[in-house]
Amino acid sequence: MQLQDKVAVVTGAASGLGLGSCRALAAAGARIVGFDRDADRLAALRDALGEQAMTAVVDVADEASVKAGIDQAMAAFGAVHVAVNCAGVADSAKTVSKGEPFPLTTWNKVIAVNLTGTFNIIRFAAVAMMRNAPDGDTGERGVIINTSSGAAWQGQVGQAAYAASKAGVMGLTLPVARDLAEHGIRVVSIAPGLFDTAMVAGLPPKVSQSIVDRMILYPNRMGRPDEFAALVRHIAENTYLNATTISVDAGARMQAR
Ligand SMILES: NC(=O)C1=CN([C@@H]2O[C@H](COP(=O)(O)OP(=O)(O)OC[C@H]3O[C@@H](n4cnc5c(N)ncnc54)[C@H](O)[C@@H]3O)[C@@H](O)[C@H]2O)C=CC1
Ligand SMILES: C[C@]12CCC(=O)C=C1CC[C@@H]1[C@@H]2C(=O)C[C@@]2(C)[C@H]1CC[C@]2(O)C(=O)C=O
Repeated sequence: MQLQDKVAVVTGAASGLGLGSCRALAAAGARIVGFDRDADRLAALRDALGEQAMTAVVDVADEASVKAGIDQAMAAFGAVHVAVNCAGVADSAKTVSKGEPFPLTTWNKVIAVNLTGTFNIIRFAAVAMMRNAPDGDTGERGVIINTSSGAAWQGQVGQAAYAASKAGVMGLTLPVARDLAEHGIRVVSIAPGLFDTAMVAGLPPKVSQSIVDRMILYPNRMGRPDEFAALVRHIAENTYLNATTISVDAGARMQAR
């Protein structure tokens, strides 16, 4: 899809990989609709991108909030061509800790934001995309890009909920792509390795440094949001990519424990 003047909805737009995606898609000429829970940081994004962007405070886990956000995007820009799911949380706990079972409140929150939130955006964005005229050359009406994680394959200690949510994102990619193919809508997920964002800044520096030193093949550093965003842009532009999950992780391979 040629991105010039197309409309891209990006969740988690106020920070990290979502913010990087907004910048890359805007640089390619797309109009940006940024969704996040964080109103202050959304305002900074809108100021940075100017009239090329609108933002809305949206909780991806909440059906009414997502519907209202997509309605606002349609009212402002008249269409949705690209949807990028980056909103996510990484609350962790061991399955049993100090004799107590994993708190279900934590489990439900992580699944609600990372998995149900992703599917909420997919289904409302797809309805909007179906209204687009098919591209004259390709028949394409839209593209949906989701964020899974290397944790879908190799979740770490404490990441049962996070890994399950990200495996869920990977798992829905093919059936949703099958559902939407007849409408000219592609669905691709990305499984990032360790990227330098607020989510990772929450880890003790010793832990993130040890992942970099021992488990990342080459280059021996965290990824940058612009490196994730370059892949988002490529997926949007390359009509032959569909129904798959692509890793961008510098060959990260985790040890057993
Ligand atoms: N940073 C990393 O190393 C990796 C990140 N990921 C995934 O990439 C995605 C983006 O993460 P980062 O940019 O690193 O994190 P981040 O913490 O910098 O950004 C996440 C954004 O999502 C927003 N958000 C959280 N819950 C929300 C909700 N219910 N509704 C709307 N917005 C919400 C936050 O306000 C924040 O702006 C997440 O899905 C994360 O799981 C996956 C693998 C590795
Ligand atoms: C970013 C993650 C998940 C959230 C968290 O609390 C801590 C993290 C730091 C280590 C990351 C986590 C993740 O999403 C999976 C990876 C990136 C992990 C380091 C390696 C990782 O397991 C991976 O890429 C595996 O292939």
